[in-house]
Amino acid sequence: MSDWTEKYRPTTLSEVRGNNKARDQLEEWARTWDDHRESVIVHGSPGVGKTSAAHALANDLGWPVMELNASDSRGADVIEKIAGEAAKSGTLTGGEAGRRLVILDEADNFHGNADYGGSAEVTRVVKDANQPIVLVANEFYDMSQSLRNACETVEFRDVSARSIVPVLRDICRREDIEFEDAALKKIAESTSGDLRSAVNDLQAVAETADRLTVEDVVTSERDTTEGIFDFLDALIKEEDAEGALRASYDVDENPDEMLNWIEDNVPKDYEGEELADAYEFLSNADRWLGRVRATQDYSYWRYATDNMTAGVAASRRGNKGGWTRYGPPSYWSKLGRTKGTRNTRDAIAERIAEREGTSVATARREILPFLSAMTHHCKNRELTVRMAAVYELDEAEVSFVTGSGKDTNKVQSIVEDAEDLLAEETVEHSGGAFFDAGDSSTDRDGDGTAETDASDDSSDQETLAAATDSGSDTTPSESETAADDTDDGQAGLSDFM
Ligand SMILES: Nc1ncnc2c1ncn2[C@@H]1O[C@H](COP(=O)(O)OP(=O)(O)OP(=O)(O)O)[C@@H](O)[C@H]1O
Repeated sequence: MSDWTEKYRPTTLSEVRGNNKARDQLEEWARTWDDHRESVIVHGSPGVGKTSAAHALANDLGWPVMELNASDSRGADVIEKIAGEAAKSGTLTGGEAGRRLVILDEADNFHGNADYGGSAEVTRVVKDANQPIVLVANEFYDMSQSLRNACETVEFRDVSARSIVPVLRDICRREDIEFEDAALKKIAESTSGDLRSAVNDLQAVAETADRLTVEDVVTSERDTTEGIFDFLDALIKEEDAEGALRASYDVDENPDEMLNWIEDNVPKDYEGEELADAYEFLSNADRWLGRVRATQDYSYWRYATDNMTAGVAASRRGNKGGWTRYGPPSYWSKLGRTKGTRNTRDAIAERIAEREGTSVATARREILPFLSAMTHHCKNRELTVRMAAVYELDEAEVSFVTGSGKDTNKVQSIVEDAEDLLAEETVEHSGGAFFDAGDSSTDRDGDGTAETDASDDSSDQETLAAATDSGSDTTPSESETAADDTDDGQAGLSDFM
């Protein structure tokens, strides 16, 4: 089954939903480009249609597209070539001939790529461009001020549930899927303005049901407790440090999950320095959680909780009013944040698919989220090492799956151990797939290696199914209750390996 977000990507601007004003502004910018010759920054949250709009625009105007992104190693000279070239071929003197649309994705990320010679270089190229350039970004303020000043700006807002529902309905009709309107509404409301997630969720639910009902959607949702939303309101908007800590006592989530919720939702209301401060506390909390995992000393949980509640509340500046659409930390928002990470995700999915003998789509939609939950923040080191070995993941990829920083010692040492493991060929002998049956055991003696036994290749498919099935009810919130965090992690593992 193909990826619906690709299959139903808008091909013309009129199909870009929920951001009419931004869409019209973008079109106007393009049609008048000869008069102003400015580049445009299109910014907004992931999955709201920025990149699609740029492509649809080019399609409507019949302009060929040249697309580059910040993780591209080709560098600024490539943009220069494309955008500068036309001057020589006569475009400067007028005429539409040779006109193309340059799309620079992840424009808020160029400073991280030395190949582009830093953002000053990008700004220079953008200013002198002889072709229209669309810079796509999630974080407007992550771009340098000179770059921002040099461009026009178009803001894409989160897509309202009201605009998401018709998109989902249209897909259902074209896929010949029966549905309850309420089910579509439920999906639309739970994806917090992100249309890509909504389409992904729709496809995920549609694969398990013939007729989409509200119940299908509800049961497929991760068990989100109502309480967490009240807590987020209290933490982010209402309570002082002490009140926020007290409010957390009513939340039925373990600290790891709670941290994810807070991390994903705080940026919806905090900005600038208060956000930076809040992140500082969250990263302290993360360190304490790491210490709990390393030492099994649960008394450290208190410090983690203090940081993520009292610390975050104390970082707040001024009053926060209004209503905010808080959402669960979904796999998809974690795994598909930018095009760069999507490419990483797909590269990993391909290797998993090859190893496990499944389709890439299954690997991406089912296995990868499962692995991600099981190895979140490298919480089970042995499993993470083994996964890195079997799929030959590099630092960036381990970081992607686990959510731990790529430059951390933790991730680097995991990749090193994985390489050692591969060198010993223990993994090769295990039959090649990660989801082997048999009595492989994980490392319990703490020497960093996972001892695996050879097992029967022919069982791969079966155990994979079993593993992914179990995966759906092994969300961190269910399997990691306070008392059995590590034990459960270890015992649960051997069930899957
Ligand atoms: N406004 C929209 N109208 C119709 N479909 C949309 C819209 N926004 C997103 N989609 C769907 O989501 C997919 C992803 O959208 P797109 O890549 O354009 O988002 P984006 O805002 O550029 O996100 P990112 O910044 O993560 O790249 C599209 O292929 C399409 O299926």
